[in-house]
Amino acid sequence: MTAPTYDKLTAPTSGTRVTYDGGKWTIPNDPIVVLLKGDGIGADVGNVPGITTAAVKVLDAAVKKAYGGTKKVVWFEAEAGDEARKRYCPDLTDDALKALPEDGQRAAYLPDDTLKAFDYYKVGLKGPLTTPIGGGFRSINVYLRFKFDLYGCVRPVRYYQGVDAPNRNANKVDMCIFRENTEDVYCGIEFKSGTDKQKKLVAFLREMGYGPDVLLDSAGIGIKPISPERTRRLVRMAIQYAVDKKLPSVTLCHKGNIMKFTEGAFKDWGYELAKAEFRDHIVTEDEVYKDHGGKAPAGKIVVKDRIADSMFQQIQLRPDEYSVIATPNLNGDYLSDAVAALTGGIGLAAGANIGDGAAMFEATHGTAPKYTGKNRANPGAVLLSGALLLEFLQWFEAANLVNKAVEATFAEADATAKAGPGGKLYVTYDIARQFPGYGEGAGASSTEFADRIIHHIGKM
Ligand SMILES: NC(=O)C1=CN([C@@H]2O[C@H](COP(=O)(O)OP(=O)(O)OC[C@H]3O[C@@H](n4cnc5c(N)ncnc54)[C@H](OP(=O)(O)O)[C@@H]3O)[C@@H](O)[C@H]2O)C=CC1
Ligand SMILES: O=C(O)CCC(=O)C(=O)O
Ligand SMILES: [Mg+2]
Repeated sequence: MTAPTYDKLTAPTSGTRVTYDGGKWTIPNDPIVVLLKGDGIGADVGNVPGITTAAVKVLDAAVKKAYGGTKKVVWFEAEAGDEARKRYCPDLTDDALKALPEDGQRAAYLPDDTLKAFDYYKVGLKGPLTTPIGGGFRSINVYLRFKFDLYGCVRPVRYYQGVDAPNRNANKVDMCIFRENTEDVYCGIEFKSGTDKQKKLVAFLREMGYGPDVLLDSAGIGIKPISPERTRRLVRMAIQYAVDKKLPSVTLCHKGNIMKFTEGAFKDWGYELAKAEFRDHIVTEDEVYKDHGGKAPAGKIVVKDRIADSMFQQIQLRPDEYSVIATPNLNGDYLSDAVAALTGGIGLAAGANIGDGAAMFEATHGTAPKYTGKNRANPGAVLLSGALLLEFLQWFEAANLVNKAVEATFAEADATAKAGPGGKLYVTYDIARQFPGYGEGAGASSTEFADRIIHHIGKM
């Protein structure tokens, strides 16, 4: 693949491209990683750094400490979101934007330069990006996942000792959600009420036997495709993760009692794949009861399924019974915020979008617009997504430093809070407000929190 030419970007003059060939990644000591800082809390505003800048500073410190300069991430900053529109379409008015076809609107926020850079360099770290609600262009976060076939949305959630999370089972949470990223209602096949296409579709559905008792003429309609191929590759990724990490279970989470041929089929295809490709590693929950007296044989991964509504209560009441969860797109979106909340909030919820040949690391949360430019939001989720990036690069020493230093920062805050009110907490508002006797106001800024993590890295 030849290096792209850009309209406005300049590729780094140092660093080496990460490559993927024959199913294998080759990672140089100076990988070029595309950096999209994001909108809202992700963006730098004037000289106030956003959470992405704060997170990158910690990642660089961890890599430097771990490898003393022999390894280094070379960040290639490209634009997406508001920054892209400012740089690539500075004169585009809101009215002119609305008049553009959807793809033109998307291009204003996600320019070809950025797509080319990611297509070439294959690995990225991304802050959150805004999506208009109820109209306008399709989510560019979702667009990136579809465009580069980043089919596995991998969202690990664990408890950090010292965080005074409101859920008293928080310390039992250690789950990794594998959310299918390229199907379901996120395909964007939607028909607005009253449009010609919607009317045609209603007429077609009438022919198919669906009367006004189930479908009104006026109904907006969304389509939910779920295929065996895309289900299988996601479930394969989830089970392989459980095998590699020697985890006890994989749960297929679905709403198959209601959506039988989409979510129900997801469950069936998931079990089929588990039995066909991982027979030596897995036992199904049914088999545990039928053949093994209710106790899983040692070393086997139990593959089970739960209906989505039940799953939401199970993660709260019996979190230690769930380890890896594989689920269609919409369930995974809801579930990842809910599981994150159990351990103290979405400010720490890391994630990655992984395909066969490209990977984009990004937090679970969004742009939290009310905190834009305030240096208040928690950079932890972007930072921990960056730690997943370091693990992906096989730089485990650096990833460990980040995780250990985050733990040390929370342990320190816990000790300070236990010593009584009025102490200095080096954690952001969202974590500070959970400590009894402390409130949001006691929280440190995003940059103070990041600097404290760097301080702990320095001591390790
Ligand atoms: N991958 C992506 O880029 C994503 C983008 N989005 C987009 O983001 C925009 C805003 O979405 P919204 O629904 O408000 O959800 P957000 O996740 O942006 O924010 C919801 C709330 O979560 C808390 N929160 C989020 N991030 C942090 C953080 N880093 N530190 C501390 N607290 C945090 C805040 O809670 P509190 O109010 O309690 O302080 C915030 O008000 C939308 O346009 C949405 O489409 C949403 C999700 C993912
Ligand atoms: O793209 C968006 O705006 C929202 C995406 C989202 O909520 C997620 O990926 O979890
Ligand atoms: Mg979400």
